[in-house]
Amino acid sequence: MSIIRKAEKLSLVEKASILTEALPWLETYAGKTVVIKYGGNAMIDEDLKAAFAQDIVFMKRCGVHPVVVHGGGPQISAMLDRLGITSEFKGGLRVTSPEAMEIVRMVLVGQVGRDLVGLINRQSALAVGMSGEDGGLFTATKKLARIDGEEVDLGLVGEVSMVRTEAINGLISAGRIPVVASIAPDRHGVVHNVNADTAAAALAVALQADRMVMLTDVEGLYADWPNSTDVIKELPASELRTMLPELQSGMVPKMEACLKAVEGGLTRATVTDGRVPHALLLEVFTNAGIGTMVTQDGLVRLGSRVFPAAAGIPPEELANGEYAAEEKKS
Ligand SMILES: Nc1ncnc2c1ncn2[C@@H]1O[C@H](COP(=O)(O)OP(=O)(O)O)[C@@H](O)[C@H]1O
Ligand SMILES: CC(=O)N[C@@H](CCC(=O)OP(=O)(O)O)C(=O)O
Repeated sequence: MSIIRKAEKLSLVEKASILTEALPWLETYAGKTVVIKYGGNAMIDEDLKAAFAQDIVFMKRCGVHPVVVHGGGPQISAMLDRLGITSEFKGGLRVTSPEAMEIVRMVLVGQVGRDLVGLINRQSALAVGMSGEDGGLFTATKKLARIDGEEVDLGLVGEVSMVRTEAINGLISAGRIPVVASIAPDRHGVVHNVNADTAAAALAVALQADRMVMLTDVEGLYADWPNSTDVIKELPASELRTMLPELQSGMVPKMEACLKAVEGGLTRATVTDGRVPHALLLEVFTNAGIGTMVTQDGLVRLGSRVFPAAAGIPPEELANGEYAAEEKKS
């Protein structure tokens, strides 16, 4: 005879409540596209990467359409170092010579992208790797950085000026998981290095995705970095616009990308801690969204949910379940 002890009963209740909490989110995102930016800094160890791959397959199996855009900044830097090629960052972007561009392409497409596709396919053979060069997915135009009001030339650095969504939609229709590396040819075919946050936002807007989630190596946007680790939970677009000129290093392209995404129609874009195992599932399928959520102006957040402030529904009303009903109606 086996007996269920009190502590075990409690943990069973907890497990059941996790499942019931996930249900509305599973319903909300079924059939929707979610763009996930997986930063090179979040790819810390094999267990974390495997958990990420599991989350992506979990989402797919629940009927969500995940589209992964991956970075690989630290991996590129390591390879450039090994080859004795110097590189520096300006305004959070890598100054990219033609020589460095060859390495960027090799590492992002041939190494980081291949690893990720392999990891996902070990769980379920649904991932297909591609870059902005494949199927004409991205066209780039040269990007200049603005530093202290001055425009600075970064070499072969681009931003996405056109997206051919057919290349991705075809894969989604075929039940695949696109895994995208952020390099892109300009209209003359010259391949440019595109920051992966920038590429993810351009893709999310073009696909009219429901959400964009960025996994990185901090808990979110710190209000007073590097002096404190207080995370900004919610950031309406107008506040972010004011903050942008003050931001530093990797947060410059990341927060610019979040702003572009919500300006382009997404209701929210989130930056979250990819060092937490299964951060993606926590962010998408639980009420307790972690990290920093950038929202369109005029939206209010409740847990990881957002709703139109104009609806005038008091949050205390919403907390007792009214909001779930409202959200289903909309
Ligand atoms: N206000 C801030 N809040 C959090 N991190 C910041 C902030 N400003 C700069 N950073 C830096 O930005 C980094 C994240 O950007 P980045 O290195 O480009 O990550 P990823 O590889 O995930 O794109 C953090 O590790 C941190 O060093
Ligand atoms: C122009 C530019 O800076 N490109 C990035 C592309 C990779 C990237 O964005 O990787 P993370 O997301 O890991 O930072 C780079 O060369 O590092």
